[in-house]
Amino acid sequence: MAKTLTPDICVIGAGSGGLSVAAAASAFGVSVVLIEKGEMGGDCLNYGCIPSKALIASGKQAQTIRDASKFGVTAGKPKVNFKKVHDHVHSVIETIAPMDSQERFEALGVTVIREAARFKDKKTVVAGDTEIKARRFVVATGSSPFVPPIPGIDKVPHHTNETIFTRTESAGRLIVIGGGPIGMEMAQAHQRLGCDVTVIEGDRALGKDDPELAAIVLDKVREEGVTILEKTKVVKVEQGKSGIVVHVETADGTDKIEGDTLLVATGRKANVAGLDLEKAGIEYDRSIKVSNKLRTTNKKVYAIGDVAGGLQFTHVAGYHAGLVIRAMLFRLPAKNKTEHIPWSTYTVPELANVGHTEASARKAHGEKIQILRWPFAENDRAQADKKTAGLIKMITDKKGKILGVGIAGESAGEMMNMWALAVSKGMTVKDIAGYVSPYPTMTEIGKRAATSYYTPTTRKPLVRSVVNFLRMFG
Ligand SMILES: Cc1cc2nc3c(=O)[nH]c(=O)nc-3n(C[C@H](O)[C@H](O)[C@H](O)COP(=O)(O)OP(=O)(O)OC[C@H]3O[C@@H](n4cnc5c(N)ncnc54)[C@H](O)[C@@H]3O)c2cc1C
Ligand SMILES: NC(=O)c1ccc[n+]([C@@H]2O[C@H](COP(=O)([O-])OP(=O)(O)OC[C@H]3O[C@@H](n4cnc5c(N)ncnc54)[C@H](O)[C@@H]3O)[C@@H](O)[C@H]2O)c1
Repeated sequence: MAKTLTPDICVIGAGSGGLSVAAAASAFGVSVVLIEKGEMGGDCLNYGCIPSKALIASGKQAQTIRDASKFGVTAGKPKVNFKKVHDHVHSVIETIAPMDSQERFEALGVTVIREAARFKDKKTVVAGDTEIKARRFVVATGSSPFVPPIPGIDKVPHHTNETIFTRTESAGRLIVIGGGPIGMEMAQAHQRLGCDVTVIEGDRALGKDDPELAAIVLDKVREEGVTILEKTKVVKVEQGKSGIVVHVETADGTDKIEGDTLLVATGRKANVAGLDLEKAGIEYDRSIKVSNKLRTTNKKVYAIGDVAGGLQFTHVAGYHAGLVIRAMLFRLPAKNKTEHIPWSTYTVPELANVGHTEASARKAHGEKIQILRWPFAENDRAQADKKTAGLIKMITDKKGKILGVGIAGESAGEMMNMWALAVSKGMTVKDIAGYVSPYPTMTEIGKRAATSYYTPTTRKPLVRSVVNFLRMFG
């Protein structure tokens, strides 16, 4: 006999977006049902951000040992124990997991149901033997790896982000198909951990970022030994006698790449299957169609995070959660914007961006923009730490309003916090030039870029004659 629950809010998916909605709504004393069919914490905790960053951290340790002699310290060749790397990655997940756990959410007053959810009609969701009729529903079901229909792929063992972190042995000769953030982060981390990595990218690696900045990262990753093949089409995959063989096609002809392990990182597909969205009148194509208020075509239902398409990041899912909470609980206007959303890819050096890139600014503002650059090599701290491969690129309008900032370089993701604030608050180069930055820090690089806006002013004859005139007064 099906039981019926009538909470104020029903959230489908206990990942980055769904958990944020459930936690915030319950904090305001609102009744919430949260439905999760897999692991609490979703992709980010279990198969995404957290394990990838933990693996990257292991890679960094190995690279620090390799680079130590440049600093007068000799440490020998790093020895990597993959089982222990695996254990480190999973201990990080386990340490964070209680924050996302069923127990924590139940303690917050949320009713958690561990089943697959589907819509029965426009007002009802079914999960196991429970029917949920809520005032509002939030679909936060995330996305899954998209594996393209490459001939032979179904007959060859391959990893995606859902399985790569289960490995307890070296991937050996690792072939990565796809040179986006997942592909490049994983390629470099594995190379640093002693694997021999080849990335096959159909178009341009790190293609969503400014090419001038992406090139700095790609050069560094190549320098560490990763082979990156761009504009290369995968034609076929097969199991050869001594490994997996990937047949490729480039402008110069065909080639074969042999490896021991294959990772497919060719983008994502929204998790809409099995939700019976049609029964609820919710339209979707590659993702759920949402208005700029994140409302679906069913007014009772919102969609947030990866399943709503657009930028696919944990902080975006969290931002979406805040917007729908405003709308559902306070009926306040909540418009989904993207101009102020930063992102960072955690290769070394990192690659981060907020607001316009040069290309998008030219499209939107034509020639009425200014590009300010400052290289990491001209920063004292970057020299001391030997982290000189990097560049900040700031895009302003003619009056100095900051339209966007891109950084390739050490800790670009951390630095991006300040620029995300600057862009979201509509700051100008004057605001940045006017604050005092502690010396020696790499963040000073941004201040130098902003100050360079005034360089042409220092050369103006009128300004120089005013300075000369004022000198006469002692
Ligand atoms: C390898 C990798 C690295 C990443 N690194 C970063 C990073 O460094 N920084 C960053 O910001 N982002 C990163 N991301 C992206 C980030 O993980 C996602 O953008 C984020 O998890 C999206 O949150 P979400 O709530 O939309 O979906 P998810 O976190 O995936 O949660 C969706 C949940 O819904 C559940 N679900 C699905 N269907 C149903 C159903 N029918 N019934 C019940 N439950 C259901 C799923 O099981 C899942 O738990 C990374 C992603 C990957 C794959
Ligand atoms: N640091 C971070 O914030 C971070 C890290 C990893 C992932 N993510 C999120 O996860 C999303 C998914 O990452 P992703 O790297 O899988 O996707 P992506 O779409 O960003 O990149 C996929 C790449 O694969 C290439 N590709 C597609 N089909 C191919 C084929 N048949 N052969 C060769 N190349 C092919 C594409 O040209 C593209 O460059 C990202 O867009 C991002 O939002 C974020």
